[in-house]
Amino acid sequence: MAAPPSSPSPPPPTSQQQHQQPPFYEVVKGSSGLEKVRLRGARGLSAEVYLYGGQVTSWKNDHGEELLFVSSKAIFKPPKAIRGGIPICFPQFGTHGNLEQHGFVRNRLWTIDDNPPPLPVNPAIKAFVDLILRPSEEDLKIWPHSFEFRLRVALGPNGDLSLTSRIRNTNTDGRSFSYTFAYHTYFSVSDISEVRVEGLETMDYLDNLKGKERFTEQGDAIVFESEIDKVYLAAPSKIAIIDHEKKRTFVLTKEGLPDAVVWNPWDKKAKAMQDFGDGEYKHMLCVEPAAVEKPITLKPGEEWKGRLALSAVPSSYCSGQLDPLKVLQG
Ligand SMILES: O=P(O)(O)OC[C@H]1O[C@@H](O)[C@H](O)[C@@H](O)[C@@H]1O
Repeated sequence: MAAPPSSPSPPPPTSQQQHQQPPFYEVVKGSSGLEKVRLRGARGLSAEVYLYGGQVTSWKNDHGEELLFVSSKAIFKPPKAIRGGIPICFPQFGTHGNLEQHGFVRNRLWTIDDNPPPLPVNPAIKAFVDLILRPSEEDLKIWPHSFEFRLRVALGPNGDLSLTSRIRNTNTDGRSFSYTFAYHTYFSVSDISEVRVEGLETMDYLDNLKGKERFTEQGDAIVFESEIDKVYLAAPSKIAIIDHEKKRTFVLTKEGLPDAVVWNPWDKKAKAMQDFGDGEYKHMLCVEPAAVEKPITLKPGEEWKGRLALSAVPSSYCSGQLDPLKVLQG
């Protein structure tokens, strides 16, 4: 009798897998068979990152609640970028240049970087993954610069999620390059009309709905009654999104990213988007730490670092008023 076919032996664990030891980190098949990395923390905390786009698509708290918005109509098929989570806009934010909207790294296939250069970390963080993207020959035709883009996504023991981008100019012909950038973060909210954003009041902004004209934000916290598409300039390093109905506050902390984009397409634009449900604008808000107004320039060999840390905390709600100072100053 023929011996049963021997099953192929599993690939040896990479240095990062050994270091982290499952179950903190695993690679699984996601939508349309695209691979994603699942980070697992204590008490059911989790996050997911697609290799396609290097895009975070899930961040769950210890009640298993999804904190990021991904459209029910999101298309998980290249070349379309995934609608939701945290797409990365590089080397161009929006239409601030000649490239396709938001640049091209959000629809490229990233790889896991098993041996990243050291990055100072909190030793309590066990669940993290490092990804890397280098331009292909085709990419170099679109944007003629050689770079290494390293992304670390980390899930902290208390459920905080952080993204650290390190971009290095690897041009060998002595040329600098400049770029704009954003972490295009889609937050899940209960109802957009119950949400306000603290930290951007009195800031100057470019209004994308008015030909990028510059205005100054007046009054109190930002609330939402219609379409918004603004680039707040030189925004503070902490911004809070307060969801009254959910009694939840997202606190964003940004480093190396001076600006912050706020976007909600509202009903008309929602209907016009193929990969976005008609009524979904009510349940999402994009607040995007970014570098838009002043492009970043790197000489060959230079590296830039841009970091976003997110936490979701219960908001205290007393007689209709939250204490914004408490939220922003922690
Ligand atoms: O549909 P896209 O390319 O993902 O962009 C969505 C939105 O992204 C926002 O960041 C821009 O400010 C908007 O102008 C844009 O419409």
